[in-house]
Amino acid sequence: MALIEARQLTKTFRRPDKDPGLRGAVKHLFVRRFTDKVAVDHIDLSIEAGEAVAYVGPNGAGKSTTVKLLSGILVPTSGEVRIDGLSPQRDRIALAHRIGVLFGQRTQLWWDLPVSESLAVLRDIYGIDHGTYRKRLARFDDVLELGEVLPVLGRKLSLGQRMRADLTAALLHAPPVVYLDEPTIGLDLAVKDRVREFFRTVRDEGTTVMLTSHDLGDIEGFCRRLVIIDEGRIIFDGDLQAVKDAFARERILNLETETALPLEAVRSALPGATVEAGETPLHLAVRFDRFVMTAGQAVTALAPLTNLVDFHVDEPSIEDVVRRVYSGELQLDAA
Ligand SMILES: Nc1ncnc2c1ncn2[C@@H]1O[C@H](COP(=O)(O)OP(=O)(O)OP(=O)(O)O)[C@@H](O)[C@H]1O
Repeated sequence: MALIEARQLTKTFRRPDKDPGLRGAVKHLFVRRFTDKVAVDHIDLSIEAGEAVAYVGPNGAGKSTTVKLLSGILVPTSGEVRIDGLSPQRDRIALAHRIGVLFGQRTQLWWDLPVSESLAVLRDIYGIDHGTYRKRLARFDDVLELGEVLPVLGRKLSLGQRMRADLTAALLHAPPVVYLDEPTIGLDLAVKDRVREFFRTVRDEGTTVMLTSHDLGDIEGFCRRLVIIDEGRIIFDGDLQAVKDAFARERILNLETETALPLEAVRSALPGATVEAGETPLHLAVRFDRFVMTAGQAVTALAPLTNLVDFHVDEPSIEDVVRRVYSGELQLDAA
């Protein structure tokens, strides 16, 4: 049996159907109507020990609900979950020691305690001895520069500090299974890099990681396997590199030029690329296949035409790839 096993996992939420305003609320007191929302719809998922899996999909697809079901925070409407053979609902206490969860949108730290005290409470809850605790904190400090964060009250933390502290809280007990739900949301690039490096260390130590993110950068170089969920159903489960090679080959070169360039001139300099006008005559965007040309080659080809004031290269987000999968523009056949 795989370390994480979900069979026909389903979660339906019942939502009150209220008309807007006070009148609607009063009417709802007498005539109660509800609609059912199937957030997770008969999902089968097996994750082996040591795997790092990216779990992606558009807003409202059912990612967080899946993570909550797999960690025992929510009870499934039907279907089954087994983590290391145990049920997250029935064997909650035993599994609490084996699972770490980070929700980027929510903190598990105590609002009115300094981070150091929140972590000390978790140390006692998990029964971590003082020597091990000190060693682990030193390690978190190495990668996440935790020292400056420890004396700060939960409610006074900046987002970057909060995320570093929450990561520590989620991993303090060295769980073999870790769920990371939007772990870098809102972080600046420097902190993101540090946090991503930390994920790689955790993965390399053999931890099983399921990572949910809209940011392709979190997934890139970290997860080999990609699972795409849409409207509660898994529509793809396969190799991330294969998806990237097939679909994320497009790059967008955004240029600002000193003088306005006729789009036709740019098209002739870059055959095979798609050239689009930008927000002003001095801005334009060139879409190209990164396997056909590099951004450097594109810039070099345009250099004789005008002076470039500025440029940057964008890559499609995983959300973009996923959106194009839904529109039928991209076909994935490995579900
Ligand atoms: N407690 C709840 N009560 C009612 N509906 C809910 C609840 N939690 C989630 N939902 C609904 O279930 C669906 C899936 O939500 P979920 O949060 O799992 O999506 P998600 O893929 O994590 O989205 P996002 O990327 O926006 O975080 C959504 O339609 C959401 O509105």
